[in-house]
Amino acid sequence: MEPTRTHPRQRSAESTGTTGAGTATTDGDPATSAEPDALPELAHAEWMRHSYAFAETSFWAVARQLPTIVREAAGLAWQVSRLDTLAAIGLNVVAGVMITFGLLATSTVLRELFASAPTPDRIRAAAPGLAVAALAVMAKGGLTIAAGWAQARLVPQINYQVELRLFEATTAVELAAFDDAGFAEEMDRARDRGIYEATSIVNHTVDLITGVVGVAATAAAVAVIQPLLLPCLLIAAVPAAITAVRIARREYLALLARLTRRRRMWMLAHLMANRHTAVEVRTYQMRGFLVGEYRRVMRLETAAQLMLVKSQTSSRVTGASLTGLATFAVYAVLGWLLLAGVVPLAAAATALLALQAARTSLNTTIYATNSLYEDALYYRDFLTFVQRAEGRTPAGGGEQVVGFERIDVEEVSLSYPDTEQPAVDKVSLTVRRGEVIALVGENGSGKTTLAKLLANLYQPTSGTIRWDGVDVAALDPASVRSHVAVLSQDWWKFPFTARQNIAVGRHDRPDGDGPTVVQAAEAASAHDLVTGLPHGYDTLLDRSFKDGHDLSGGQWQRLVAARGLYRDGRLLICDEPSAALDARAEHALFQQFRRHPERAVVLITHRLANVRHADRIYVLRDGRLIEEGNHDQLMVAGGLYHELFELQASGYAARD
Ligand SMILES: Nc1ncnc2c1ncn2[C@@H]1O[C@H](COP(=O)(O)OP(=O)(O)OP(=O)(O)O)[C@@H](O)[C@H]1O
Repeated sequence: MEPTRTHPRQRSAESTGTTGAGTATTDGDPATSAEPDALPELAHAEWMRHSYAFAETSFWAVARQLPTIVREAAGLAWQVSRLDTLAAIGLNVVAGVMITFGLLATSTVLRELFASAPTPDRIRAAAPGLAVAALAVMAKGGLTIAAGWAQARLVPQINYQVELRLFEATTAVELAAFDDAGFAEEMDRARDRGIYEATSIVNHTVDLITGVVGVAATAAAVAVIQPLLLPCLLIAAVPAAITAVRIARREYLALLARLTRRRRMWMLAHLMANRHTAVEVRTYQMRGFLVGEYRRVMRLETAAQLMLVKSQTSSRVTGASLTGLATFAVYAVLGWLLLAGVVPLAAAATALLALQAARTSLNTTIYATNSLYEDALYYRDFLTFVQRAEGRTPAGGGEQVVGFERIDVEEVSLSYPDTEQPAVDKVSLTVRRGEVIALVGENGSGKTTLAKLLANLYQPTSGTIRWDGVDVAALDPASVRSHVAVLSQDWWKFPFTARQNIAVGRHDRPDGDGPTVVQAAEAASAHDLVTGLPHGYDTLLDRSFKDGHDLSGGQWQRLVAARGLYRDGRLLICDEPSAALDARAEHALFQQFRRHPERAVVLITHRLANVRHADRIYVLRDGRLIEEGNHDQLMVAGGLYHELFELQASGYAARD
């Protein structure tokens, strides 16, 4: 019987829903060509690119790559645990030796049993061999279990190392890398598949070694018993092996061809059983539409699966017939050898046992070879990504920063990748300690981008930013950032407790050095709302966990403001910090952004009443600085600021 497996890629693809469409076709899946309305994003097969490459590579081309791949996998396992690697491989090799011993002992037993002596004498003569054979079977069983233990021990240790390396790299990489679509996609692939492939490559290597050792062990036993029987081993095993490869590839190609549909089903399933979509599904009464879509795709998928089952069965029939023919041929050869008196009966009987064992080992070897090649392609992608990410960690200079008197932005520009128009275009401005400055402008004018440059999250494409006269490029990036607090407009609901949500603003700050969590929450008008939660500051703010809670948009924004204030940075950048706040909370928050001798505040807001008292207001348009001055000066100037301010103020003016 050929082993049947669900390909691990199938599980991975379904669980992440990030697979691409298949261009590969298979006779097992006629429905594929009629794939309905595949969404364009699903047609992007990049995520599965190695699977298609693998499907087109011959088995022998794959086998030639094996030594290199095995070396890589062994190297990975070795780094993680030498003892477990040695045990997983070594114990399997010794188990193989036990197979040889067992077969040789069986041969002796049979020879004694088939001898022409009285039965009690024959049994007495066979007893030592019987004991050795039994011991060999026991030893092999024990060794295989111990090897399996070592192999299983390797998996979590590899996961630990590999995941840690990936996330250490992704959290340190410069922000600009995330604007590069290629980088983001590689990161998804490394996270979704690379981690899985790292353990898979090691597991399959151990399987391969086990299979090869099994084949070699049986071949060795047969060679000792009667070298002429070795060709029988080949005749019996090779047709079965070829069928195994064919079936594995057909199954695999069929799976690839169905991936678009499976991904679409996964997306629909996600929309129908998800807390975040539940409101819209109900308000728009989307149930009928979603279930209908799911039914339509599911019908095609079921039809394709039924076709696949049929084609698999016919492949199995062919395989079983070939194997039957091969077995018949082996019996014929054995019979001929027996009749010719070349091989004694005992040796022939042992050879049959050896053939059975060799077939199983050969199947293991072939499946491991198939899987290893593809594992290696994805694992190398993972390594390439991690190296690339490690190479994009901001290096900067080594000079430490203790604070600043002034920050000078000199002719600074920044262009995002693949965009012609710079988001910030030759901007010069100054921020002094103790000042409040404001960045004003219409949507897309470059305010956030300029704020990110000030926060040292992006490096300018041209121009220079100086902290007290020193180019930031010469300063230690971590040291610069330790002085900056950003209340970003793109904040994230961290699934932590209320306290942790505030304290992550500076998670490693010693007690007594800056405001406490409660003080920061009070300053951001968040204290009362937090104490009103079921567990106060220890309430988990994520509904997907037991006892978890959620907040309203404005309540979350208060918490985010508390996080920024808790950070207590010398440069406080507030990018639309009050968009979701009610009037009272907004007023209270802007009281916190008043002048303070120890810090500089950069305010970005469309509610211009909040920037009236800023020391300087910089007005941006299309990335360029077009106006500069305090409120009174800009109102007199009658430019864009004046226009925007008047427009807003008119909304509050009394109507006749
Ligand atoms: N990550 C990015 N990749 C490519 N382009 C971007 C990126 N972020 C912003 N942009 C573009 O840069 C320009 C400036 O965007 P920015 O977010 O700085 O504007 P903004 O003034 O803060 O706008 P808003 O008032 O809407 O917040 C816009 O044209 C925007 O489309």
